[in-house]
Amino acid sequence: MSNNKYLEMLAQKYPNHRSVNAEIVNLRAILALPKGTEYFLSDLHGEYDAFQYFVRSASGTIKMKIDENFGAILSATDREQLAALIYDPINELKRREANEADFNAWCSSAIYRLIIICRAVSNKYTRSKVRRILPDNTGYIMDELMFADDDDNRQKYYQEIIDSVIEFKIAKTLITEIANTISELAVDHLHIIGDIFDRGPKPHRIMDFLMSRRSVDIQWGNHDVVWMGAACGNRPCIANIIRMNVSYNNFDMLEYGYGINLRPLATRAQQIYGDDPCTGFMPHVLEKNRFDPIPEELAAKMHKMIAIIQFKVEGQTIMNHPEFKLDHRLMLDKINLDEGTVNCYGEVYPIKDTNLPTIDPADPYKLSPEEEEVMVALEASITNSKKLQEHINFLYTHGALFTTYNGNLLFHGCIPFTEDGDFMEVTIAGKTNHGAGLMRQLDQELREVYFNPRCELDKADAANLMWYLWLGPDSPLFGKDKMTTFERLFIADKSTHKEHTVPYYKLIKNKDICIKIIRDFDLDPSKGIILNGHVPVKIKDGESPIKGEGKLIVIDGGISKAYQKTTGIAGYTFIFNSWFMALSEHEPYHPLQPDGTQEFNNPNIVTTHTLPARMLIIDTDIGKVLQSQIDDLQQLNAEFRKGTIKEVYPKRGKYYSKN
Ligand SMILES: O=P(O)(O)OC[C@H]1O[C@](O)(COP(=O)(O)O)[C@@H](O)[C@@H]1O
Ligand SMILES: [Mn+2]
Repeated sequence: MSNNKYLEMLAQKYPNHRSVNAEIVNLRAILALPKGTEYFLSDLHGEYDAFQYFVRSASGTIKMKIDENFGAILSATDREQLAALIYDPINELKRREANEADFNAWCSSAIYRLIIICRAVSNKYTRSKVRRILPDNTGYIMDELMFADDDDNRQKYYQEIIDSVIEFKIAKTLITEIANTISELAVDHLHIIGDIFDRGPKPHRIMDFLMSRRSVDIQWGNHDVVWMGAACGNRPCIANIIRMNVSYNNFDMLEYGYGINLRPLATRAQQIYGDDPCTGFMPHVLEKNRFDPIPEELAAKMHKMIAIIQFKVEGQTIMNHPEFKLDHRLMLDKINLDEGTVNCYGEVYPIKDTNLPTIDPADPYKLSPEEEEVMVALEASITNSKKLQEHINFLYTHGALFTTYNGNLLFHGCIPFTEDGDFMEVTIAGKTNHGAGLMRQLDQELREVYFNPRCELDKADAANLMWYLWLGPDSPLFGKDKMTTFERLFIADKSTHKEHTVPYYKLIKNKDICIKIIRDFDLDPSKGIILNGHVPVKIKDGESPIKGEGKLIVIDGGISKAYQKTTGIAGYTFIFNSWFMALSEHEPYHPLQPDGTQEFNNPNIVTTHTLPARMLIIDTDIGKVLQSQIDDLQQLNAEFRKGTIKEVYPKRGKYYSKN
């Protein structure tokens, strides 16, 4: 489009110099504000409750604001309780209602305190932005309370509003909504550096929450890409997500969260493995499902059935796609049932379980009719699940393989490197690439598979790319030599379970390697850093999340409960506000106890980078976009002055026509 055409279009929105000037004033005001707070989390693995707490507490930001505003006025306990109200308003309100002698008086003072915090976290934004964030019904009241001046009349007005709120019994709603708004305002932008799904019970709730936020980006993790492939109907991906979640007892999520029908799997598993205790397949987690409490013996049979299906459909894909170079992962043909052994990478081991009635030694990768029936049912359920497809669509529209944001580089796994510290040339999907080029190419291809398959029938097959990225040794999302699911299930010798990480994870200790990566993505290494997830930092073994002299930070600290024994903590979060970047180390999140008590631990916060001066919006990526909008508007004004584009004023409006 020629520049003038573009300016003519702009003139439809800003038809005269007055409207142009008004917008320039507005944009310049925004540019002068401090940059909003960015908040980074990774490896959520379905742990919705802990995630909620991390987001709501904003890595200690809320507690800091409370201390700043009430440090001299309220006791430490009162401040803790105010924090608890913001972190978990619904449960805290329940507790208060049961325990406060005068609940209305408590509400009245809680509203007052919350409004002060709400004002404190909103002062970085324009009023119009704050108004847009306020909720529909109670937003008006909040607006009045937040922006009421403190002179005598106003004070009365203020009290009047709170009294009416109590009288009309909307105090609990108002309190909940102010608390929600505080957490919305405390974090301007959320970055989720991958692995939303698998292991924990509620990834669907995390996705619903992310979809409700106004500003989010996601960097796909291996545990996301495998769901993206499953949503395309890819059999290996489907078998993997079902196996993992059956093995973690996540039946409520699968069946009621996503409406995936597990009846065929349950019925057939019972039929085939009826007398088999399937001891090697007991679910890792025995927490009760609320809606579908499947007995653990049945869950184990289902786990075994879907695991065998997985090894078969993966085997078929490996044989049909020699270009993946995954032949070494073909295991079923190495089983010797007569001898009860399996040959794994040249070594013969006893096989833990010899009851494998569906494996035909003459054609070990062929699904039995029952297995085929189960697979067909799962495919249909997954591709027709409206909720799942909505979530995956959001992963595409708000996600990417990597993101550059305000000078930093974010990706989940790794960048393939040789041992010597050179970018590794990787051939995937017929193209060879390295470093940033590889990441761009794969991102593009993942989008093609989902939005633009050559025909819908090709989609499931094209999504083999997602499956490769889930477990392939050259995948920048996986970063390990092999995924030893088969060995863990069938071989007792633990040495076969070991998955070796790629050279990247050693190399990033070196600052120059980190700088090389940052440069390859066209970022300035004197300012930007890399944020990574994926590999849990084993802090208890003395490992540090800060690599390359602060140029790279790994923020996988084990939000996933299953990994807290390995890491020794309960997760990291990272924050980038207008003054500094900081890493928070969290202790385990304690869920609400049956007696109504709940403990919130404040994280241990370490400032990793201090900015030379307060960072304003003008210094951010959005600032650059806004600045270019100002430039365009100024050009439009110049065209108005020259008369090349005619100014238009409303015929009978508040403006006088120039002529
Ligand atoms: O411990 P689980 O849940 O059985 O999963 C183990 C598998 O998960 C992986 O660690 C991948 O998951 P992460 O991306 O969370 O590391 C595989 O390497 C491994 O085979
Ligand atoms: Mn991962």
